[in-house]
Amino acid sequence: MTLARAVEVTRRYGDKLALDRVSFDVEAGELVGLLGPNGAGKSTLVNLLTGIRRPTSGRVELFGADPRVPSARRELGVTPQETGLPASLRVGEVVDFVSAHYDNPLPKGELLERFGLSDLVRRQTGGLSGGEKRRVAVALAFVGRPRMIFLDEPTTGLDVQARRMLWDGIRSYSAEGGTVVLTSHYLEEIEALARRVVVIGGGRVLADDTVGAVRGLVAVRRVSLTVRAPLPELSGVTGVEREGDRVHLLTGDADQLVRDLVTYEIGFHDLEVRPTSLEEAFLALTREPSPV
Ligand SMILES: Nc1ncnc2c1ncn2[C@@H]1O[C@H](COP(=O)(O)OP(=O)(O)OP(=O)(O)O)[C@@H](O)[C@H]1O
Repeated sequence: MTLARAVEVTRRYGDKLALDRVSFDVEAGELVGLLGPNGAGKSTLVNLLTGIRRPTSGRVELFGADPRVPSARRELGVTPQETGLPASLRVGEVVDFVSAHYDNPLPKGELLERFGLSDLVRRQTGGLSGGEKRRVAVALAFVGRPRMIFLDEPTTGLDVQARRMLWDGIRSYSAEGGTVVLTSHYLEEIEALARRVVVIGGGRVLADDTVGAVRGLVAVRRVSLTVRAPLPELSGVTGVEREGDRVHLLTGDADQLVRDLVTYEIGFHDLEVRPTSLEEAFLALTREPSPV
């Protein structure tokens, strides 16, 4: 069953094309990661699917209805990128306030426990650290037992321990059949949580598959070598980084690249070939080939 859908959606802000004919479906029970560099269009897609903004053209649906209609959002939980909490209220009071809007909210203790917030229940939100505020803001999206949750960069600014606590909360919601769409710059986050990753770049969907398949799709290897002389043009190289004499080359065919280095009699040493991180893979997907 499809819970959220974008069909050939385009969104412009003045002259800026933020989304360019994007189609995207989310099925019930899925945990989907939207991955992309700054300005890729992730938040815009989330904002369209959650009814905060309207597409310039194309169609969006939430639970089969127009997300701009308030009743369509009744079973939705959202944590946008920026959130504000009433500074003078205690964490427990904020949870009570949000809970009062729902027929069957999660019990306060259970919610706070799930997100590792039990110790903060009596603290005023104005006195919380940035990371603690963020955890409260994310937890609030779960109060009404939504069928579906959108989390826009949920763990930005959190330390490792706080991030793991949030992941646990998201995982347990997902394990109970909840549907999650999250955007992230943290590749480990997508890999740790999501079964499916949608790579967005320049307002377009560049890949929509499992994390493993997306990595396989680009199959980028990082070939590092120490070399003093400038390198000739090498075919198949999609990215180059230099740190003094150390050069890192990104390529889809490391075997051929190494053969070429030998053929050109390049005096290199300390050769190292390793798989790329997902980040390097998606940069290779979004980047124009650059000359060596
Ligand atoms: N209200 C707006 N007015 C003008 N341009 C906007 C507006 N909102 C977004 N944009 C532009 O649209 C493009 C997509 O932005 P969006 O926030 O969707 O990207 P993102 O992938 O979420 O980025 P980030 O990871 O930095 O949050 C960017 O170029 C951005 O500057």
